[in-house]
Amino acid sequence: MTGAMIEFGEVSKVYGGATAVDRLSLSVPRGRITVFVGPSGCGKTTSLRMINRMVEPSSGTITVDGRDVSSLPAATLRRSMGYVMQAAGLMPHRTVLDNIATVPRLNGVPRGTARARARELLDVVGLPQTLAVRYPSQLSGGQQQRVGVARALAADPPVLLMDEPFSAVDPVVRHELQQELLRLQRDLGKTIVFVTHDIDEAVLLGDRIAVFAVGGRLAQVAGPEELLRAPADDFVSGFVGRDRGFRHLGFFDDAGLAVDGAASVVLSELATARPARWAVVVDDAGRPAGWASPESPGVLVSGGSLHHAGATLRTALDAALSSPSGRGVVVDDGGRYVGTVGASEVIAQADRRRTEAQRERSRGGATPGAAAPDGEAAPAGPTSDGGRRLPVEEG
Ligand SMILES: Nc1ncnc2c1ncn2[C@@H]1O[C@H](COP(=O)(O)OP(=O)(O)OP(=O)(O)O)[C@@H](O)[C@H]1O
Repeated sequence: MTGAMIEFGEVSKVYGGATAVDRLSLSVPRGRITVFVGPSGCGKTTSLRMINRMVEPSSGTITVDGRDVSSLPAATLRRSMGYVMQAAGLMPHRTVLDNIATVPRLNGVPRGTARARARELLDVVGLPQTLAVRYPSQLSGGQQQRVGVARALAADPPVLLMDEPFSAVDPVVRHELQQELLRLQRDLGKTIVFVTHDIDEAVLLGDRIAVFAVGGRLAQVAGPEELLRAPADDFVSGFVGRDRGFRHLGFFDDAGLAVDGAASVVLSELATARPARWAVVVDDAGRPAGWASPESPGVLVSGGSLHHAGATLRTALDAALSSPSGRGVVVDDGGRYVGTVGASEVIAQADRRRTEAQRERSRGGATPGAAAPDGEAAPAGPTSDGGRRLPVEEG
């Protein structure tokens, strides 16, 4: 079944005269990730919590799968949806396994069955079985968040509500958790509503992004590509940030980008090499190790970021701009040196792709060769609302 899973119809929430959410009308599509993003205090969490009636609306209607939530018992409704919050919210005196089994147990599932399912879920969220008997305080922040996600999945709910679930972990773990969520979404096809104040996270994860403004006003709903390309107003354009043009490059793959096969120097021969111009230094396996400069022979100069062939123009431009030679290093799937690209070629290619995309849009088609953000190749163009294509490989 397709279409909307959750519908907000003119929903408002007023706290003692102050409007937290202002006449919100919004469709949350089934089986996709919808992100609520915006600055602090603009009503994202309140809107999320009204879906499972942790907060009651002051006016308006919310339906889930066609049913008005106000007609359902709040406790039943809450158990029928997964909920993940910032600090994982695990029960400290229960083991990991018992935390994960909580909702199935409340739903009357026998302990043995609930625990067996909990063990399976450890695998689903990428945690080793050895953690099953630990208590939450014996886990890292990232592990706790994974347990939180496993717990939310335990009753196999069609809807997952996630309130800033990854904001308390460091950037590396956060990146891992984000990629895991995209993988889970591909495998399980849940309807996910995800709250964040981080526009980069919203663009990475969201098929649809709802931007909230101060006063609980919905400023724009769009796919990530459209949001970066065409913010609806000054508030949205300020919120998505100054470098949105650069980030928008993350929606074009590198098809057609000119890569030259500039000469390379083998690391073991660097000491005696006398390159006439900047040359990429490669190790015995053909992987880039840095650069050799004509001005300082024998010295290995550290390189910039690498561009993986097939990734987006954003990573190609970053590779060129971060390189000491001004040329970005391109590598294949195995990390082996392929060639180099210059910033001006990337920009020229971006211009061509943008023009093509504009032409397609004016014909009512999809963006040709569009890519998922941040280096993930995409099998197809975006949906008509600019929604994210499902990545086929993780960046
Ligand atoms: N229980 C409450 N009583 C009174 N006011 C509340 C209550 N809960 C939220 N608010 C107010 O409603 C507004 C929206 O809050 P909400 O938590 O939904 O915002 P948010 O966008 O999720 O913010 P943050 O990103 O900081 O979590 C804020 O001004 C907040 O102070």
